[in-house]
Amino acid sequence: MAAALQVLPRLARAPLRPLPWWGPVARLASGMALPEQAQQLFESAVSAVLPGPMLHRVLTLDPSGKQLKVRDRSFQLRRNLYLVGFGKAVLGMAAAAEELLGQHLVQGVISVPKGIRAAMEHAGKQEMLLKPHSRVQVFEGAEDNLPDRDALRAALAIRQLAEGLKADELLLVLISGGGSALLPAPIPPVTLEEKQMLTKLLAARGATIQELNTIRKALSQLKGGGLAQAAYPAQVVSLILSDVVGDPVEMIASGPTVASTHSVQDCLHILNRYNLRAALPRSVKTVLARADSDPHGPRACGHVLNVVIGSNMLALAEAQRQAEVLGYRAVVLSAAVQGDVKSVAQFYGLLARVAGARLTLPGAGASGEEDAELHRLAAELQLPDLQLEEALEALAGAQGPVCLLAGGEPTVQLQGSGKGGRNQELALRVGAELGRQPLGPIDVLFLSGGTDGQDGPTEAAGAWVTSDLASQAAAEGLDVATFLAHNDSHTFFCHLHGGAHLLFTGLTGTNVMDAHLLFLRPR
Ligand SMILES: Nc1ncnc2c1ncn2[C@@H]1O[C@H](COP(=O)(O)OP(=O)(O)OP(=O)(O)O)[C@@H](O)[C@H]1O
Ligand SMILES: O=C(O)[C@H](O)CO
Repeated sequence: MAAALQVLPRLARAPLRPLPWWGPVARLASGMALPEQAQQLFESAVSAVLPGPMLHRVLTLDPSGKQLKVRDRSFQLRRNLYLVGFGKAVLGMAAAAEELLGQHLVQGVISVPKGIRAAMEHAGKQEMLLKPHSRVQVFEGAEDNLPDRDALRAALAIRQLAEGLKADELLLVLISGGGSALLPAPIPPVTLEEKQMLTKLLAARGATIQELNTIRKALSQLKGGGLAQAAYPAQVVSLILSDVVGDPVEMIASGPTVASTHSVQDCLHILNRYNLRAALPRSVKTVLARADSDPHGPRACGHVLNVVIGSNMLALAEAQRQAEVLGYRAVVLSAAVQGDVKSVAQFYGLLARVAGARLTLPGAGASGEEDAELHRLAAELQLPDLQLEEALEALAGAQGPVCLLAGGEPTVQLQGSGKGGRNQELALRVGAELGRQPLGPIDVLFLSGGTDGQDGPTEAAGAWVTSDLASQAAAEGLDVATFLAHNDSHTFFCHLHGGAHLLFTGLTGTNVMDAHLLFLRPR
């Protein structure tokens, strides 16, 4: 795996030579095999949202080094800069920020996942680590993505730093996914244990991240604009790496620098929906009742600039660009793929069939029935930004290979006790779908990968499959249906061709959900 960990920086340094997308198949990236291309495009998606490049894109210092420009806003720097951060990707973000602005940085505190420094060191990712005499204090906590005592200590240190700031000071807030668990500061009398319990209950009953974070905001001193309020009257600039579909800043890490617009009624609806109203600790009821009579209303955030610096769409756009460089006609379908992994797999399976028919039989297209079924599945998934018509139109005009890109975060209803992750499970399910009927004279490959480099509790980032997955599996005595029934996709892929279909990047230091790549190459 050590070699694979080096791939991302190497790729970032060596851009590919442009080729026209209609170029002959034989010219595709000098004969690079399809699986290699798929992995390369996944890595290019990740490289676009690595902390260093992202921060450099959004932050500029004027030549005097005293004016910081963030998008179209300018801020005066004179050793008046403070930094706080919380989230799975924040260590690398803080390292990049200190590298860029260190001369003005007075003090910083970040809250990052337990073991992340050792993991990055082990991976040889020096650019993700703070320098030995950094002014940024690091707290590690929130094992298993649950708030704990260590994360609470970090949250209190962050609050203390924010509360000490004055009007002529600037607070840079670095936010990424996983930030909610890393910034727990329950409003008394709610205790950390009660918050842990409620978070676990809501998650186990299938609450969405929007629902979970609406409750978290109502019970927290720092979420839902609380951190911004603590930092007032200092100016606040939040740089946000989105791990939520649609990039809603009030939801990512529960929006500590965004005024919350949710009411107690919203919370009660959610708690009712999951039958938790009766089981609520008295402390939670007390805090919710108090919020209802809060005369100040939502926390004001006029002194804050919130900027989304990285997202799934940004990653997909880079992969699209690189796919075109490789000679593909590339279309981004959606950066908001959600829903049950089974429905998502059916959608991709049928899309491959419909797209394949259009590519190999121009003019004939897929059967009307398959087209209708594809649209029905798409409507069921309710993907708000889906570009299905555009993709199908592009296929109609394409004479060569096509790459369809999408991203988001499907959900897996765990039934078995096997080892896997949602990307490996999605790939395996798509492989099974592709094998249902012959696809015609076309090579099809589907890859699904988590941009953080870790899919569920496994070492792999994801996996890729081709349309002959079922026959490959059968030849090795592997029964796809049995592995799926046990949610055992990782074990399956470890066996298949000795793990050759697994995607390994190591921890990437970023996180913008998952990327799905569907390749169609007429033979
Ligand atoms: N055996 C399994 N098969 C399929 N999916 C699994 C399995 N075990 C866990 N998962 C899924 O993995 C997910 C948790 O893993 P992971 O840490 O990669 O995701 P996450 O918590 O959403 O974090 P992130 O957003 O940072 O990727 C859950 O969605 C869970 O359903
Ligand atoms: O931390 C969180 O709340 C989730 O990762 C969504 O941002």
